[in-house]
Amino acid sequence: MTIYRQHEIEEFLQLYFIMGSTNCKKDPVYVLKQAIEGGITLFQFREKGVGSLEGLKKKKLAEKLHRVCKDAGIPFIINDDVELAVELDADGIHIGQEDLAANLVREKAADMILGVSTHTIGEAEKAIEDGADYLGLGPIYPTISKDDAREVSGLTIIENFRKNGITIPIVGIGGITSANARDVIQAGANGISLISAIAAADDVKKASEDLKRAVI
Ligand SMILES: Cc1ncsc1CCOP(=O)(O)O
Ligand SMILES: C=C1C=NC(C)=NC1=N
Ligand SMILES: [Mg+2]
Repeated sequence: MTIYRQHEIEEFLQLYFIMGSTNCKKDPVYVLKQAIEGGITLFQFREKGVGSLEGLKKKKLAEKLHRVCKDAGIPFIINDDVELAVELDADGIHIGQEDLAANLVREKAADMILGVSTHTIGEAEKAIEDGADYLGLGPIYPTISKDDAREVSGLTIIENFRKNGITIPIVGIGGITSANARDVIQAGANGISLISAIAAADDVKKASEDLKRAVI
């Protein structure tokens, strides 16, 4: 990864909002627009879990949210679904250890932003070798938004990755709120990624503004 691209990715990761239709109290398009007004720097469409949309309904929502991001100049990332990301010409894709291997995704999506969830130094080194642009580390704190989340790791996972010389852009995830966001950055992450602190907020724009203030 060039140093220019690394800095660009670090900027994008500052306030990384993730959501799907099941995470929102209000209409997802409205929630995304409010979050963008509140200052998010990156968006991930993660349509997953009980009650999530599939097939054409999922694609239609993805297209609407992609349009909102395009109009606002915010990169649009799709979780898991490499085919959909390529079909919609998304700006990036995020995959976990159980998804298609990062090197195969990189072959299908040469110049996309590629994020990989990792939990060990070994997984991180493999992701970096495969061409990842950033790593998602967590869950840092207990989360209500992912029913098959690994055990809570706390901030030490970020600190350990940095101590072991992992210099790739890192975003923390899992139970992050405006109360603990600063700690995640001080532990060595370039940004925070989250679902419920924004998607489930009564005032989405204000929640996004509060989180943005906590990380810049
Ligand atoms: C996708 C994901 N990966 C680890 S925790 C998590 C969910 C984060 O959601 P929240 O920000 O609501 O805790
Ligand atoms: C599981 C995940 C971890 N990290 C990020 C950024 N997104 C995800 N979907
Ligand atoms: Mg996944």
